[in-house]
Amino acid sequence: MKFFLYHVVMKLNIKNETSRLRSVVLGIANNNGPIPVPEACYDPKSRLHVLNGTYPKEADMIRELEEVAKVFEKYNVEVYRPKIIENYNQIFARDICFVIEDKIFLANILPDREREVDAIEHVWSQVEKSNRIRLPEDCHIEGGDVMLWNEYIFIGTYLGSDYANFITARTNMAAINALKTYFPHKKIKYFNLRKSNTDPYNNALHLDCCFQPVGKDKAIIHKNGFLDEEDYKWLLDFFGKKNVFEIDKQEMYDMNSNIFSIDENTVISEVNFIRLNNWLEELGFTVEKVNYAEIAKQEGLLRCTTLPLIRD
Ligand SMILES: NC(=O)NCCC[C@H](N)C(=O)O
Repeated sequence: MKFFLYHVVMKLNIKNETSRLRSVVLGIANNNGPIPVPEACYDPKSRLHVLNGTYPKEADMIRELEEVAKVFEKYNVEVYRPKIIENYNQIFARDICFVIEDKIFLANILPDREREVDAIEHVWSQVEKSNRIRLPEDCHIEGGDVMLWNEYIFIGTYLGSDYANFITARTNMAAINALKTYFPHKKIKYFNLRKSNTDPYNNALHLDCCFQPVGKDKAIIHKNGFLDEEDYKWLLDFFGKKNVFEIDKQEMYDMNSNIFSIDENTVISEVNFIRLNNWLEELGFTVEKVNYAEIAKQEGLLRCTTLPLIRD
């Protein structure tokens, strides 16, 4: 008798931010490690909370992530979690890999976060080898900077010659140029983002910290996140001013642009985003509200903690 071992192949599919979600990786806060010293923080908001003595507690962040897991369960979304690495921050699954169409890119992430990529090997190893891609080492790129919008790929970057001085600059031109070669049929539009290592009110850590499309044709935008006014104007023009919800500095800091879409009519949002949630509900969206204010202290929110693998 012969036995055949069938290798299960995962067929990835992501073309935009809002088509019905079927499969996702959700970050994990268990064994997240001790409170870092300020110098070990790699974003200014975490640093601020360390300095103020308000750094989030592991148990609170676990509870918040479980609220999101429950929403996914309600919508029958398949959820993967990273394997736990002891004393390591694995909350922000978004940045460690990203999917474009049927390909998964293993991000060349900040060295402080490198081990996070191996912790989801059980996910990316299910993808056919030819669709698993690692760009050359000099191509810095993180998933929070990559946003798909049908024929467009929007990418956040920092173009300054002082790029190397910013631990908050995570995606460079080398990566953008490399991506172009994989997707010649797509229009790649990149945005020069404002960076600060020390002031979270003036830092767009990733593109999803100052912008995100929702629904079919709407978008959330924070003007000051863009270093070049032309980029902000381009987005206003692209979505149409009446379709754009503009957020102020405090709302950007609270991470209002970092909600997450389950489909074109349903989003997961933070319970305290009153103005945004009202706007969405008035437009007819279903808003699934969760507590995420503790996670937000590390300069990431719902989009940052999720890595979509399959949408319709
Ligand atoms: N897409 C995102 O904006 N991710 C948030 C990452 C936060 C984390 N503290 C970092 O600095 O990498």
